[in-house]
Amino acid sequence: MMDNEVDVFYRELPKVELHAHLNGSVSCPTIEKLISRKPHLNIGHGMTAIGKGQRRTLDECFQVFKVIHQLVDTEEDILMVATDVIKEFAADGVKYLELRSTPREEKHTGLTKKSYIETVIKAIKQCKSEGVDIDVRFLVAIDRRNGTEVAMETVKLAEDFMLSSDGLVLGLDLSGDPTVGHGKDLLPALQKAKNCGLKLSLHLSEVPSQLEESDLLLDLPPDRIGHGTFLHPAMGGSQGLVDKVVKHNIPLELCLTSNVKGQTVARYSDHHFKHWYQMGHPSVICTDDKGVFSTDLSQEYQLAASTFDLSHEAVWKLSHDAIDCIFAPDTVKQQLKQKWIYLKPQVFHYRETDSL
Ligand SMILES: CC(C)=CCNc1ncnc2c1ncn2[C@@H]1O[C@H](COP(=O)(O)O)[C@@H](O)[C@H]1O
Ligand SMILES: [Zn+2]
Repeated sequence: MMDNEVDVFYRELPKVELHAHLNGSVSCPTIEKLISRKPHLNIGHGMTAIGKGQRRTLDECFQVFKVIHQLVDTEEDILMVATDVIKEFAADGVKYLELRSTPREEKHTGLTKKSYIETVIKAIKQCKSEGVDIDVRFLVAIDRRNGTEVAMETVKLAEDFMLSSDGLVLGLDLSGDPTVGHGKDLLPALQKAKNCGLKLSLHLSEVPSQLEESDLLLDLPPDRIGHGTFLHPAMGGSQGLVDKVVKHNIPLELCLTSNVKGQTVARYSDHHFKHWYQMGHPSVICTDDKGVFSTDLSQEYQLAASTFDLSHEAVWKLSHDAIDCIFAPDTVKQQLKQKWIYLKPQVFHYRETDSL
């Protein structure tokens, strides 16, 4: 996607993607295939992606997911979408990917939440057997709008898969429209998940009105934070919230284009990346929804670099340090670090003569 706009350095940079919603990551070519499978839905491409320079309200963004969900509602669709998304991340230089998705039940196609997760796992295994150069793991998502009971049910499902998927299912994501529902209703489910060894990545303070909820959920504490846009005092948050994040050393997953296109951040230069990065706090650049926001991870790294004036060495360190924030075990971290060491001369185009 948009190859000619991104410098080769960012394409070749090995990358770790930790915040990618499956159905938000569907590319134009895949959407075309889905539309041709379901012409009766009368869905046009303009309804599934937000182009360059365009902005939408948060509400409008969540409408986009509804349209995509209409297009992706059978096992066959999910398998195709997941396989395409994984291969696209791999083609963009992503070496380790944690995909997240909300299991949906589709009564008329016979799809259950269990078979939804099984299908994503099948796609992951299929890509692996084809030799696609990427390590993919899965986080089961809880949509906050669905409340306590569904959250509990999802935790149980995630736990079963964590025990039976050979390390592919690592944890849970809490996402969905941040203006709907309250975290306090989900706390028991999240606590239970944590107790049984599931890792937690929670969307926190994506909108300004969630300070009390964030304060509550930070006490769990989560293993990673999605966005955390309004936690920092400079963004309208508080020092108390920052102190909790720092005390527990909770990495932030930061998605520049998503926040600007969704209008929770006015300009790239206002993005909270700058506050956390300056503090030396673990900050991981991610895409959120590469399809919906018409971006990819290389582009997001380049955007961070150009906005905040980061050198190639600083960008390298940013992508390298993301390895420490993955949910897979230490052995995987070590393998990835070896890969980064091996690839560095290629990415920086060192030659034998450079050292003479
Ligand atoms: C509106 C906007 C700016 C979006 C970016 N920020 C987001 N915040 C919260 N939940 C999200 C976001 N992007 C995607 N999701 C979640 O991911 C789902 C789509 O992927 P999936 O069906 O779970 O595979 C959405 O329905 C929503 O529940
Ligand atoms: Zn997200």
